[in-house]
Amino acid sequence: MTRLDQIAQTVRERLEERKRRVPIALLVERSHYQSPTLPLRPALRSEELAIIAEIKKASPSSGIIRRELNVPELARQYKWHGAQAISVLTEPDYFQGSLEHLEAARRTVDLPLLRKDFILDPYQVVEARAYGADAILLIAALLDPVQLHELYDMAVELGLSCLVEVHTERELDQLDLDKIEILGVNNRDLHTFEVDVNRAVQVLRHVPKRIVRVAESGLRTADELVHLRRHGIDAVLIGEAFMRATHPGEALERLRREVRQRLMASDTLRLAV
Ligand SMILES: O=P(O)(O)OC[C@@H](O)[C@@H](O)c1c[nH]c2ccccc12
Repeated sequence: MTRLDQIAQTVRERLEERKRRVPIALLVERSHYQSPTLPLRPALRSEELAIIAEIKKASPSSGIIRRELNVPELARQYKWHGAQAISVLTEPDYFQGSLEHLEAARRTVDLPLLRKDFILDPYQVVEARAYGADAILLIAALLDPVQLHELYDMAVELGLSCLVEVHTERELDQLDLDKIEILGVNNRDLHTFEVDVNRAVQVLRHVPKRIVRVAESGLRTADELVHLRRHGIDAVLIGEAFMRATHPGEALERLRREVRQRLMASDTLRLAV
């Protein structure tokens, strides 16, 4: 059994328990369920390389990443220092996330919020909406294409955006790209946890321009981000590099500034020749 299969199995077990405890009828009565959502796509198609900053306490590949997780404080910092969107881990067993983290971020900031979890069931889509998410992650490695498109349609109907995550060109070929607006490539193989930071460029090379392209995982340096931007990537998803910083907001701002300066310098150089 791969790491991903193992995670999926735990997620399924937890899900059955929650469905019994909190029926859908209760979820849809939560106030967030009625509030409007913020669209993710325009936030990620900004002038500069957009950053989706992640709130994540632990991960199966790294163990504990940040001991004290003050979610409102982190969300505030991310917004203040220029993140275009925030991703919140809600998976409890492997990432020590929770739906309460998502809700705490929702109460604090008006940036688009992505529920980062292993979504396999319509119940989780309703749950995401009920706890204040604006978007969900749909992982192609976890779902067959029919299932993925069903969850996608349902999410859209509830007013949620979807970030569809692939890891290989094969997974990409199985998707109906006419429908998809935001496509991410996880640089980390979820079966083995190996990271290749150039993967996103490779896999997203041929997707239509209309689709917003996101590179995910293992990103740390301005060098990497400048390279991604030059190869047509619209946004990056960064967790661990910020979560390990004493002040994640400042770490984000420093990275943004460096990327902007480097890109500007190379533009000036090009114009001068
Ligand atoms: O912390 P990193 O290496 O910067 O990665 C963030 C994000 O890409 C990663 O958390 C992630 C991407 N896809 C996922 C799917 C499930 C769980 C986690 C993820």
